Amino acid sequence: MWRALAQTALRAVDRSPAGAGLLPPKLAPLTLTQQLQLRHSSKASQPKPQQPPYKIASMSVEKPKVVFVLGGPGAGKGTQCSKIVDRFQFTHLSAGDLLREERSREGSEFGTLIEDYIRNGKIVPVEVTCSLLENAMKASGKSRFLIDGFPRNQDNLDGWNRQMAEKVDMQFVLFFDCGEDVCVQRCLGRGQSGSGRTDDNMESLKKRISTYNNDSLPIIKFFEGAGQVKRIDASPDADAVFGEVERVFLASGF
Ligand SMILES: Nc1ncnc2c1ncn2[C@@H]1O[C@H](COP(=O)(O)OP(=O)(O)OP(=O)(O)O)[C@@H](O)[C@H]1O
Ligand SMILES: Nc1ccn([C@@H]2O[C@H](COP(=O)(O)O)[C@@H](O)[C@H]2O)c(=O)n1
Repeated sequence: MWRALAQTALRAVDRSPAGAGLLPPKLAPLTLTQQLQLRHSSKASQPKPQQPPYKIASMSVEKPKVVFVLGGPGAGKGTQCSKIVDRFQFTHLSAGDLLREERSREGSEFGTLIEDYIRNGKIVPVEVTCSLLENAMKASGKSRFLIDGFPRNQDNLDGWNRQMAEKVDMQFVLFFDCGEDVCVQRCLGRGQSGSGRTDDNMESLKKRISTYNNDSLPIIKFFEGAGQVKRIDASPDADAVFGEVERVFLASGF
C-alpha cells in the first residue's frame, strides 16, 4: 500500500511551477518517494534523514512567514482566514481544501485514499499533505501564509519539521477555541446550506471530533507550552471573533 503510494506520490504532488519555489528544486533534500521509503522501511536499516546541503540562514532572502490556524471542526477557521486575507494580505492555504482538490483532480491516484480519510475524520499521511502545502506555497509566489488545519497530529508536526520548518518563519498558532456543541451545529448548518462536503454529517462529525480531541489538542497544547499560541474565543458571531483576531495580528506587527 505504502509502496504504491510512494510510487504515485511524485506524479501527484510535484506539480508546482519551476522557479517560484521556496528552495531551488535541485537542492530539495529528499524526494517524496524517498521520504515515504525512509519512513516505512525497518527502523534498523533506516538511514538518518539528510540535512539540506545549504544554509538557509545565510540566504539574503527573508523566509516566508507562516501562521498555523487550528481549532475544532466548524470552529470558524476558514471564515476568519478569509477576513485575515482581506485585512492583512496573507495567503490562505487550507490543508483540507488542498486535500479535497487533490481528491477531485482527474487522474489523482490518491482520490480514494483521501476520501476514505476525510469521510472517517482521519488524518491523511503527512507526506501527501505537506507536499501539497509546499507546492501551493511555491506556486503562490507569496510570502505570508495562513496554514489552516495543519499540523493536526504528531505525524503532521513531525513531517512539517522534517520538510518545512527550516524553510519558513513560523509566527504563532492562531487557535479558535469553540465548544463541541457549537462546532457540531455549525458543521451541520454548513451541510444543510449545501457545502457538498461528505463529512458534514453526524456520523463523520463524531469521528472528526474524536480525532480532534485525541490527536489535535495535544499538538495545540505542545505549542501552548512553547508560548506560541494565540487563543481566540470562537463562540461569538464572526465579526466579534474577527475583532479579537485583528487585535492579535496588529499586536504581532502585521
Ligand atoms: N463565529 C461564527 N458564528 C456563527 N457561525 C459561524 C461563525 N464562524 C463560522 N460560522 C459558520 O460555521 C460554519 C463553519 O465555519 P468554517 O467553515 O469557517 O469552519 P472551519 O473551522 O473552517 O471548519 P472545518 O474545520 O470543518 O473546515 C460555516 O457555515 C460558517 O458560515
Ligand atoms: N492536516 C490535515 C487537514 C485535514 N485533513 C483531512 O481533511 C478533513 C477536512 O479538513 P478541514 O480542515 O477542511 O475540516 C479532515 O477531517 C481530515 O480527514 C487531514 O487529513 N490532514
